[in-house]
Amino acid sequence: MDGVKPLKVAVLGCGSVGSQVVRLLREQAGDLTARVGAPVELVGVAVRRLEVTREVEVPEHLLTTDAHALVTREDVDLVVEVIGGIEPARGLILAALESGASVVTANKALLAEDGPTLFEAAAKAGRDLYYEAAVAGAIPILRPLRESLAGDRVTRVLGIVNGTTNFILDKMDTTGAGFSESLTEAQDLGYAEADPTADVEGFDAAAKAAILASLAFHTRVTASDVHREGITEVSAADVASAADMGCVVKLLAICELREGPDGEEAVSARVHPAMIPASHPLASVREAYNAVFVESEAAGQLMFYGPGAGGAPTASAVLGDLVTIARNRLAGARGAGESAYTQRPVLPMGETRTRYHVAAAVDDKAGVLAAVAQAFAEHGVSIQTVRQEGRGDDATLVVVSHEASDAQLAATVTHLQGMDIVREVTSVMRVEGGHE
Ligand SMILES: NC(=O)c1ccc[n+]([C@@H]2O[C@H](COP(=O)([O-])OP(=O)(O)OC[C@H]3O[C@@H](n4cnc5c(N)ncnc54)[C@H](O)[C@@H]3O)[C@@H](O)[C@H]2O)c1
Ligand SMILES: N[C@@H](CCO)C(=O)O
Ligand code: NA
Repeated sequence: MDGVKPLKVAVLGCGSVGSQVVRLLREQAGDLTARVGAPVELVGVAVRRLEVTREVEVPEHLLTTDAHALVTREDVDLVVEVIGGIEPARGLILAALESGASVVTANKALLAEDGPTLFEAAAKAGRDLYYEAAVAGAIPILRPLRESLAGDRVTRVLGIVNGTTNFILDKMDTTGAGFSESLTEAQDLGYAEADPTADVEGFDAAAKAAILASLAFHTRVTASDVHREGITEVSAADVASAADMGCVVKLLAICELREGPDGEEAVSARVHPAMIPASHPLASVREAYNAVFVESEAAGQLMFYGPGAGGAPTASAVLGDLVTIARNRLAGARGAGESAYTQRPVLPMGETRTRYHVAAAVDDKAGVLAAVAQAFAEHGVSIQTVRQEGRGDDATLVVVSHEASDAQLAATVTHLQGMDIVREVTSVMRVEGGHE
């Protein structure tokens, strides 16, 4: 590639992902050059501290603690942001774009909180901003939504987009263990972090849901628009109850096109545990794997599956973006920018239509079933199936509803909890991925 001007790359952050990006950039320099059509040259790596042991060897002259000076260097064409968090990542990305560099980031938290600011800055600068690694790590899902499905109409995205929680729920399902025990195992094996809040409370999945919904429905959805419930309240009884129904419990990121209260097209974006039939493709996603199930008008059902985290898998997605941007740059072109032309409203959770599975320990006597059915009817909720398990003091009624608004279903559960014949509501969970 003699005489072709090299594309100069700066990497910000040299942790789990950054160190693998640096390794791949150096080990695959020859192939990258051939694929891009110009040498891709690593010219700097911004780190917090110079004197630490790193996962990969980085030539000393490339290291700097001054990330701002690095991204605003006149010769830097591409900046990879893998520091994470809101600041200084946002300021550095904005400075990079302003000074003419294109950007690859894996930062779902920042994109979900303030994506539009970044997209507008990229558009203003006429530069690319790619972020495939931000959702489901190595799995190609954002580019398929942004490019491959750009001619179709996506109606629903159901994702298992958090590996830690999927590992925990899978353990609960296969061993019968409770949440805490399974979390400890996930921590011992290095899946869950010492502070597992972002994963188990659903913050990580909610950020990814916001990014998925924005791309799928050509609108702006931020993390604060996403209804979020984590898995800390999921009990061994819920998981057993799901198994009895031929279902498994998964933490799902759900993005749907729905009719709003005034008949307008709206978006529902939510993260919560849900029962899905064992026959659903997402049910077979085990351990810490991720998968995203997409439904669209013309293509029908698609599933994207693979490793959603880890340094090297995430770096694979970063490098894919980097090659795409480098090719664009060489061609003097820009990839597709933000597509948010629909400006659809986001439905509040109460107005979202869902289905519930409710198990309640009840008195085993005449009229109980009718009274429970009446409670559902009073809130306008139609019942799909009802069955009794056990007898006498062990009698449990298991009801699965048809779709109703989440508010109607929640009110039904509160009503049941106040009934004398209901000793205890033992399990309440939404049901997804099946047919009405
Ligand atoms: N690890 C994964 O599996 C994974 C998967 C998908 C996306 N991501 C995203 O990738 C990003 C990086 O994640 P990670 O797991 O590599 O995190 P990490 O904590 O391992 O690495 C971040 C690095 O940035 C460094 N850093 C912090 N402030 C800095 C500054 N001002 N200048 C230079 N360096 C600074 C830290 O010292 C650390 O080494 C995050 O946005 C994360 O959400 C990670
Ligand atoms: N903590 C995330 C990693 C990548 O986002 C997970 O468990 O999937
Ligand atoms: Na991805």
